[in-house]
Amino acid sequence: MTNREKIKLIGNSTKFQEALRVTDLIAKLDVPVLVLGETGSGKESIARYLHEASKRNHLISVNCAAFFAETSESLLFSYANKLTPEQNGFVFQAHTGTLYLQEVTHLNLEAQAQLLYLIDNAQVLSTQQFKSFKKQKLDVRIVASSSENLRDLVAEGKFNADLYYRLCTIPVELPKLSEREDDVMLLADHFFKQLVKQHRRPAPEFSTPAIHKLKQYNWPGNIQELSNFCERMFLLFQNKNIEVTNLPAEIRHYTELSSKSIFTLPESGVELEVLEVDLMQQALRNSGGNKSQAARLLGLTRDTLLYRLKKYSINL
Ligand SMILES: Nc1ncnc2c1ncn2[C@@H]1O[C@H](COP(=O)(O)OP(=O)(O)OP(=O)(O)O)[C@@H](O)[C@H]1O
Repeated sequence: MTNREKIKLIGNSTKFQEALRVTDLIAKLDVPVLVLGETGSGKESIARYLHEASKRNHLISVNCAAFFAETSESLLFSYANKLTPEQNGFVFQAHTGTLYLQEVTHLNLEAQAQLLYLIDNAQVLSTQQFKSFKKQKLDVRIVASSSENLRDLVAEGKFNADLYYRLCTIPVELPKLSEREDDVMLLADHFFKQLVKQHRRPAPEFSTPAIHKLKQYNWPGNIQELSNFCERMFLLFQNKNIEVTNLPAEIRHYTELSSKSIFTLPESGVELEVLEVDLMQQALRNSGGNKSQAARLLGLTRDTLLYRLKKYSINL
């Protein structure tokens, strides 16, 4: 894949900005990169961003799940070769290509070992500008991605430990969209703007309760799911208001409490009354004894707090 269109990465949330900061730091270095994140969280977009920031000419994106055991080694090298064009046996550009390996854990162990070899050779090349020998002609920067926990796979013997350490010198860890609540509407707005451009029609608008639902939803498919959702809403509700009733059932019926607990119940359980007393005492302490303020901290009215303090004989 050769891609010349500039990529725009949207997001202000702290975790995403941190991932972007790391990406910017390593973009111009010629080190291999490992991008970690759930499905649809933007791993390939980061690979494209890294590629654009480099001096390399071509980007090839390969899904490792499509590699078959017997062909994976040769395929890996044929992709690397494609990125390193030669003229009369000479590599004519010192920095030529980026090879993006999507879901690198899907490579079998032999191909993983070959990838390690390829990375080491690419490193040698990047420090020596003109290479005339065929066996040294690979000049490729590897960007690999994974949505799995590589450390666990290494422990289980399913992923080459040397390759793991080689790849994850500086990993880029992308947050889930559910950890980027404030970015949901920024991204939705971005997708609507793209759709307006593409279809030359006005975008719909979300009502405030609908926005609340979108922010609450856990987006298991991350940004890809949000992008698909925006396209669906755009096509169905052009120039209209989108209310909660118009949202797909999985978003409409999602309740935050079902998946994200405010408080994790210890295995040994709790005594609810002891917990309640403790929380009331903390609220009173934090508000310097001010009962109205303490009640606000607990989401209660002052009268309800006074009633409960009396019930538990807590000295006022
Ligand atoms: N920060 C971002 N700003 C705007 N669009 C984004 C951003 N991140 C990802 N996208 C868009 O979201 C979609 C999914 O992103 P991408 O393909 O990069 O995710 P991925 O993690 O590589 O997915 P997969 O796990 O399926 O390989 C794409 O359409 C991409 O353009």
